[in-house]
Parts: sequence; structure tokens; C-alpha cells
Amino acid sequence: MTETRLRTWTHSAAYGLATLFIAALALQNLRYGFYQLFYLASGMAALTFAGNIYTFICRRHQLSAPGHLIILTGLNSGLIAAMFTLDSPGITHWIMPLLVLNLLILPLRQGVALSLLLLLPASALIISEQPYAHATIIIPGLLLLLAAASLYAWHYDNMAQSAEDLAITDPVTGAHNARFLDETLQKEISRAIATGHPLAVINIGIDYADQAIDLHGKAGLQTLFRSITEHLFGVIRAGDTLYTINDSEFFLILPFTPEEGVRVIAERIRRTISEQNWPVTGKTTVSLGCTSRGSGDTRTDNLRKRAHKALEDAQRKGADSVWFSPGESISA
Ligand SMILES: Nc1nc2c(ncn2[C@@H]2O[C@H](COP(=O)(O)OP(=O)(O)OP(=O)(O)O)[C@@H](O)[C@H]2O)c(=O)[nH]1
Repeated sequence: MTETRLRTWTHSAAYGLATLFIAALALQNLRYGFYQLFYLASGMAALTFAGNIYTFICRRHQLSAPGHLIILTGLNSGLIAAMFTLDSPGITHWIMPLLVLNLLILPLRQGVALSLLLLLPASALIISEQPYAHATIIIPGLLLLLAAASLYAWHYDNMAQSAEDLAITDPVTGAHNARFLDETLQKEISRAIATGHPLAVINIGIDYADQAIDLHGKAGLQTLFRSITEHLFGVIRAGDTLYTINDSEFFLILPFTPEEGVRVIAERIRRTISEQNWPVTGKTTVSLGCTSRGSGDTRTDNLRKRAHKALEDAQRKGADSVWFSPGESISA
């Protein structure tokens, strides 16, 4: 189930249950002749019902649906106004479902802020109107409920974030994976076309990777792969992005980098790697295939294929070398 679909289900269920609960409260109050509470509950049930319809209309955009904040602000302010104007101490119990609704539906910060805005005046009212023993039970109880629900929402947000990170991260190296490469490269190509800025890419391969596996095993190569990834993160500048592919290759996207620039950074990477002592293998070298976007390059395939071909050319020249393949230009 996607994140958006899960949220749509959660929002519909929360609004649906709240509507049923508040409508039952309204009927109960009508039955016993508490007309003011009946009107309040009917208004609130109408708002939660509107929330359900809004969830259905915006079902594809639940991650950023600003209407929920308006609906819940209406519900919370309605309840605050009622607490101060109606002479009905039991109304403070309505706070609990509203706190849960705030945190289930709104993003964490908005949910906590709105709940605190509801709790502060409610606590003042409870302290001033209810016996001390009641107040000391109700207020900590409400705060506990808010803390528990916030903790749950925070935990859920973190889990969703980690699932998102896992989907785009290589588990061995911690760099981005090949799946995310195409997505980012296409965005960078579109940006370069729109702004006219240069864009370069580098495909890097560890030399003699197959022989390293034969000698040190797959685990040995993975250790080396991880160490070189860390080194590359230290060499590239902010805005550049690093990807690990095929167990022994790297890919770098270098926005705003002209041909002379890509040659400088590629040479720096080659030199710094060949000069260091690496875990498992000791001395290691890499070969680099570089290219920059020409006016004819509008798709990721062109750049990826050309960078890969440049890497093969570099490897054919011998290990520890750089090959640059210029971008194709289409004259207007
Ligand atoms: N994308 C990218 N380009 C780099 C990087 N390092 C060097 N370059 C390119 O190489 C050019 C020359 O870099 P340097 O030799 O470090 O000289 P510099 O004047 O200190 O470079 P900057 O002040 O970063 O422009 C830069 O203008 C960039 O185009 C890097 O880490 N990432």
C-alpha cells in the first residue's frame, strides 16, 4: 500500500468514526433536551463529515492537503468557544477524541500545535471550575494522551521516512542506488535544458574488481567499495550526487560543471584513490569515463551509455586512467 493510500484510509476511518461518535452524542443530547450541546455536536459532526468528503476529493494528494488544517481548526475552536460559553462541565471530555483526530490527520507539528492550543485554555478552565482532585487527574491524563499520540505519530513519520530512504539507498555503501540515478539524472537534464547550465557525469569503475573478488571474496570487495564511497563523498562538492551500481561501479552527477571542470574532478579522484592505502586490497586504482551533456542529450540513456562507453575506453587504455567523451551537439 502506498503512503498516500494509507493516509487516505487513515483519514477516512478517523473522520468516519468521529462523525459517528459525535452524531451519537448529538442524538443523546437531543433526547435529554440539551439543545445547545445538540447544536454544537451537530456542527462538529457536519465538519467531520466535510472532512471525509474532502479526503475523498483529495485522495491522490493526502500528503499535502491543506483543507484538513482548516477543518480541524474549526473543530478545535468550536469546542474552545463552547467550553467557555456553555455551562456544561462534561464537555471537557470531548477534548480526548479531538486530540487523537488532530494527531491522526494533521502533519506532526501542526497536530501537536493545534492540540496544545486546545489544551491550554481547556486546562485553565478545568482548574478554575472543577474540584482540585478532578483537575489533577484530567489535565495530566490529557497531557499523557497528547504525548502518547505524538510519540506514535513521530514514530510513524520516521518509519515512512526510513522506508523512503531505503528505497533509494544502496544497503552496502549508503550512497544512492541505480534506481534513484535515472530519476535524478532526468531532473538534472531538464534543469540544464531550462537554465542552459552545463551538466557532466562520471562513471567510475574499480580496476580489476573480478580479480579482487577471486582473491578477497565478495565481502572483501564490499569493504573496499564502502571505503571508496566514503572517500568520494569527501571529494565531491555540495550539489553533486553519488550512486553505487553493479557492485563495483560508481556514478557521479555533477550539475553546473563544464568539460574542463569534469576533467579536473576526474583527475583528482583518480589521483587521490591511487595514492591511498585501502583496506583489504592495499593499493587500488579506478578508471573513469566522463562526459558532459550536449544539446542533443535530452534523455538519461544517452548520458549513461556514453559515460559507460567512456569508462570502457579508459579501462582499455589500461587501469588508473580517465577518458572523456564529448557530448553530442545538434546545431539549430
Ligand atoms: N561538480 C564538481 N566540480 C568540481 C569539483 N572540484 C572541481 N570541480 C570543477 O573543476 C573546476 C576547477 O576546480 P578547482 O581546481 O578546485 O579550482 P577552484 O577555483 O577552487 O574551483 P571552484 O572554486 O570550486 O569553482 C571547478 O570550477 C569545477 O568546475 C567538485 O567537487 N565537483
